[in-house]
Amino acid sequence: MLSLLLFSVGVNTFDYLGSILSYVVIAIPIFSDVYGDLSPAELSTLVSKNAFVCIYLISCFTGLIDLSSTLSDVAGYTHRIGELQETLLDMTLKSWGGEIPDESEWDMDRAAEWPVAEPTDTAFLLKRVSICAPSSHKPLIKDLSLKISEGQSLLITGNTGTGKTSLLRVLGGLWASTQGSVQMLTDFGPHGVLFLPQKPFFTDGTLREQVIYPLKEIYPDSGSTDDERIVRFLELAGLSSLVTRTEGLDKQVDWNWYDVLSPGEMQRLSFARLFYLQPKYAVLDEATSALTEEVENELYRIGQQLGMTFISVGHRQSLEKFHSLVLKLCGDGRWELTRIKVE
Ligand SMILES: Nc1ncnc2c1ncn2[C@@H]1O[C@H](COP(=O)(O)OP(=O)(O)OP(=O)(O)O)[C@@H](O)[C@H]1O
Repeated sequence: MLSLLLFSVGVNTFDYLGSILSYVVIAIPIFSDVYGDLSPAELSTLVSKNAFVCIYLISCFTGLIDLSSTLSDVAGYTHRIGELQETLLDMTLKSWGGEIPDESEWDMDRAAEWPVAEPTDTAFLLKRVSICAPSSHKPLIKDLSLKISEGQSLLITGNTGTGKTSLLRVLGGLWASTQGSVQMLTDFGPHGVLFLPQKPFFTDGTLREQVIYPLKEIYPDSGSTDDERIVRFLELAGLSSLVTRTEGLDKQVDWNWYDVLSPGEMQRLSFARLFYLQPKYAVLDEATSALTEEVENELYRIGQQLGMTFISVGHRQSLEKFHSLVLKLCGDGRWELTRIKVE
């Protein structure tokens, strides 16, 4: 920390006071009478040229220093991507029982058809699961057994920090449980399980690419046949104006989606994506937190009509009508599971 502070002070001092150096450098030979034979006009030209060269060098040097910080950012990102690749390879190895088959043995037809798991009416099976946050012994959930099946939507509630998001991370395989077994019996992606976080993910690119993400590779052509569906789902999510704003689905926009959309619009856009992909199970981590109760109800109602089973984290009681079970996390590992009565 101290070295970073000293480095930053050094760079800034050099940036702002560096130009004075040029005068100090030229003052030495002038006062040592090295340029005694020059007229005052020639001397001032020399001083000015020297100042120009010095300032130019300082500017180049500052550019280099600035580049070095960009370079360290790139190195950081590269390192993280490398780690992600290693983890993915590790997971693939585990799922193939320690050995990846030769490329010639890949079943490409099967890979193109999502999902690959055997159809089942259960998405998650939890047996006596206990969860702690990483590098902490504080229990978030103790001894939870649960089956999440089609048509049996689950609402997870509880105070801040009781472990609602942590449970979703365990369901998604991002975190391991400390005890018990967690089985995911269906695939990620369309027709399987889709996770919608509180802060949605957007890519650079057109409006179509935001809606069809992550299927860009499967539907690479613009102007494809499902334009009507995309526009319809954007309308249902309350985003018809966005199509006008982007001048169509395929106009390359030069903005960052996170900068131009409000948090509510981002959540609506991720619901348009959810409607388009129509997974069997939608895992929603406070995915409507920036929206009003009415809008939340409407989006859930459409999701329900599209046949989705929800696993939601939410706080509003009005959400209960879209779920069959409520799992309330009470802190210190305690929980209550109740079935919602249909009126
Ligand atoms: N990556 C992490 N490393 C260590 N501890 C974490 C990490 N993520 C969360 N925690 C801790 O785990 C506990 C549960 O966090 P979690 O995000 O699951 O709570 P939550 O119930 O979803 O809260 P909120 O309602 O605020 O979203 C918190 O005490 C949090 O500080």
